[in-house]
Amino acid sequence: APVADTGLSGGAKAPRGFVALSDVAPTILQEIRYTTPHNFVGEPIDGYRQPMCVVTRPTAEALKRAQRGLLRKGYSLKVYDCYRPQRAVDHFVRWAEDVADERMKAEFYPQVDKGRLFEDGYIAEKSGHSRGSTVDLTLVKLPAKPTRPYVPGEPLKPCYAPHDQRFPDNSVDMGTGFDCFDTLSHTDDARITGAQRAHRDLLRSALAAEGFTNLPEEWWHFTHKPELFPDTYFDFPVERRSLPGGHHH
Ligand SMILES: C[C@@H](N)C(=O)N[C@H](C)C(=O)O
Ligand SMILES: [Zn+2]
Repeated sequence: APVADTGLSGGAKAPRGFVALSDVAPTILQEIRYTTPHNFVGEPIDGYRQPMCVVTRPTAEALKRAQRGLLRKGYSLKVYDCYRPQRAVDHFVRWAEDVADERMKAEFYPQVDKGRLFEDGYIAEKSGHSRGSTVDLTLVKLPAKPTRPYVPGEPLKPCYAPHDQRFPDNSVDMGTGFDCFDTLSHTDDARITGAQRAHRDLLRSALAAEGFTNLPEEWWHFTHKPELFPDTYFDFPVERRSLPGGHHH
């Protein structure tokens, strides 16, 4: 049942109810982008101390059920972001205020003014991710191909370029890359047809069957309903020791 709590929780530890996704659904692939410089800011984001997916237990269990059905079809889920501390969102806001910093524009928002990213719905100042039941994810066709790391300073390709010309990702072709802030990422954009449309619809239907709703601006962003913590914006860091029982000696 939802927990009656409001506002920002400044606690350094997660309450009971948060888990490591890998403990519940170990076959779900993880590529946690905000731990790395390969994201729209271009540097690791505050509060991401370990590359791991932390979510509420009902969300993890629902992802596990979706994964079971997808594996039978030859696909795996891959998460890019899960629980997001408020300090990470604050980092996004500070970055947005520095209009001169466009180091990642050529990949992540070539056609959108960075001053419009919040009003256009691509980034939120209070994000559902901080409530622990929202995830950013894609599909990978199995067997998963290896990936290579992004090298800071490497030439950037637009995230809506043809799949084989974008930054290499072992995901299926969704028409754009993750965190591609562009109307082409709108889930129902009419320019998305054929295999790209089939992939978006497969991801959305597999997750909808387990209680997830999609954000219309972003094919990769889903919230599990009902939310365990519908009103609380957490700020504990993403690391194993934040979790209940996660501080082993
Ligand atoms: C920043 C992007 N990955 C995202 O999650 N956007 C939504 C709107 C959010 O910030 O909650
Ligand atoms: Zn998201």
